[in-house]
Amino acid sequence: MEFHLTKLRDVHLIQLEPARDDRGFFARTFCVEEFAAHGLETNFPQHSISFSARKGTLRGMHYQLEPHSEAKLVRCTQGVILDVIIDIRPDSPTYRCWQEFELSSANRRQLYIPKGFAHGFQTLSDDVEVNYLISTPYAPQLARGIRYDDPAFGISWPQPVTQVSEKDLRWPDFP
Ligand SMILES: Cc1cn([C@H]2C[C@H](O)[C@@H](COP(=O)(O)OP(=O)(O)O[C@H]3O[C@@H](C)C(=O)[C@@H](O)[C@H]3O)O2)c(=O)[nH]c1=O
Repeated sequence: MEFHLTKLRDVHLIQLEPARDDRGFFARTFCVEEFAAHGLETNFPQHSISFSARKGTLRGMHYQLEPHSEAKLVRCTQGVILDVIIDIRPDSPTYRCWQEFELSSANRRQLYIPKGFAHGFQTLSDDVEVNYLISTPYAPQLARGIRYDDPAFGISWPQPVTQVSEKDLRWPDFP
């Protein structure tokens, strides 16, 4: 795997390194040794998947409070998404900054999101599957969110929003 730093501190965009042959290829998507060598989380007790039927679907921007904050490794295995993360670590030099990444089944990029980020995405195609490795068990009582259109951040989503959960419409303005 190739690990690329991003403009947000501690975030890595991970490119697969396929070993190709006549059949196709084989590639690692996660490796304890490689992740540890880059100082990344290696314990992911929860693996999850979401499926979104319609282009324009918006999920996010989600995070969990301590002691349940989560590191996530995100990969789009069907379709295309615009993935967006916001650094909400008050002591970070990139606090309140956000960045977007196109993840798709075609580019097979993975995004490593450390603890202390809000995460969301919009689907850019129909029938989208997103896979997660997550470092911390789900704790709904500690789940929080930032509204996708919170004026504090001004994220420009590329598509009209076709689907969004009631929960995600109700997140309060970020302080
Ligand atoms: C996130 C999550 C949800 N659920 C349940 C709660 C609810 O009944 C149903 C759907 O949950 P949500 O509406 O929160 O699903 P969704 O909006 O897809 O939530 C996801 O959004 C993206 C952006 C992330 O970063 C993920 O970590 C996760 O928060 O699944 C779990 O059982 N475990 C989980 O880890």
